[in-house]
Amino acid sequence: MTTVITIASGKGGTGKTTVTANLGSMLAYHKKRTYIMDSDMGMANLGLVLGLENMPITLHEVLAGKADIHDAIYEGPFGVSVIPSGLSLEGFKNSDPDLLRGIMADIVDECDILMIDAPAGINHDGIIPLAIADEVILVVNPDIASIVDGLKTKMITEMMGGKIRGAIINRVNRIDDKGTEEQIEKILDVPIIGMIPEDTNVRRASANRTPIVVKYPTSDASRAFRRIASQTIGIEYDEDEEKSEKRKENLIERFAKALFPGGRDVN
Ligand SMILES: Nc1ncnc2c1ncn2[C@@H]1O[C@H](COP(=O)(O)OP(=O)(O)OP(=O)(O)O)[C@@H](O)[C@H]1O
Repeated sequence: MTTVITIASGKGGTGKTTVTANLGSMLAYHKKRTYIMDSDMGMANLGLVLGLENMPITLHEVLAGKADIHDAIYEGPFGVSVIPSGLSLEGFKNSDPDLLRGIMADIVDECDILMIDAPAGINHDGIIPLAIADEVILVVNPDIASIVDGLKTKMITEMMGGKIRGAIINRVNRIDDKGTEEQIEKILDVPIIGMIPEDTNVRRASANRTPIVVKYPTSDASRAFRRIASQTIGIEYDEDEEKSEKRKENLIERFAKALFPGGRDVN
């Protein structure tokens, strides 16, 4: 059976796309048939961070009734299936978000998890992904505006009969900051699924059009994503695998330095 998970926030820029791309990739890594969909028709970013920003058919064309959803699915990291949204304003104007539920029905039997990257805000387009999900995960930052908007998103979801699975606190200074975790848990009154640290590698990975869990698998944020992915599908987080990834990464780095002494990443 498919679980539809919407990644939502209320406030913009909290890290929904980052969470969708990385958690979705990790679920695919663990052999879950995972689809990730960008339902932000106006400010699409998921395709951008995965190097799929110029695809000929996107959710725009599908929601304009001009293409089949299967033609808008592209392969991403670890075999995750990505449904990007388009970048053009014309495409945005022609999209009908009310068609989303019907479109989901066409793909829902093909995957174990369908993860929807929701738009910020609580207007009509933003509410639909909350209403059609089996579970909503809130992404908040440790600041009051983000937490208050997360709370509003929770209330709207519940008003529509939706269920909140919990919240991810993104961009924390320290992931062992129990005080912050407890405070936010108390205000939101939902379980805290995990905390992701502020990590400059998130931006560097995006600039390379690759999720951080692929580009820098042993970075602090990647480890947090891996932990959350394991927890989402109920498997134990494998510290040994992490150590072996670190060894692999060091080896690759040493090879790269030996072969291309002057080469460097996009920063
Ligand atoms: N843990 C992190 N550490 C450092 N930078 C981060 C982290 N998480 C996200 N970012 C950066 O914050 C910015 C916003 O992230 P993202 O696009 O994922 O947010 P969003 O909620 O999807 O935004 P929008 O509401 O505009 O769709 C991006 O530049 C991203 O690289």
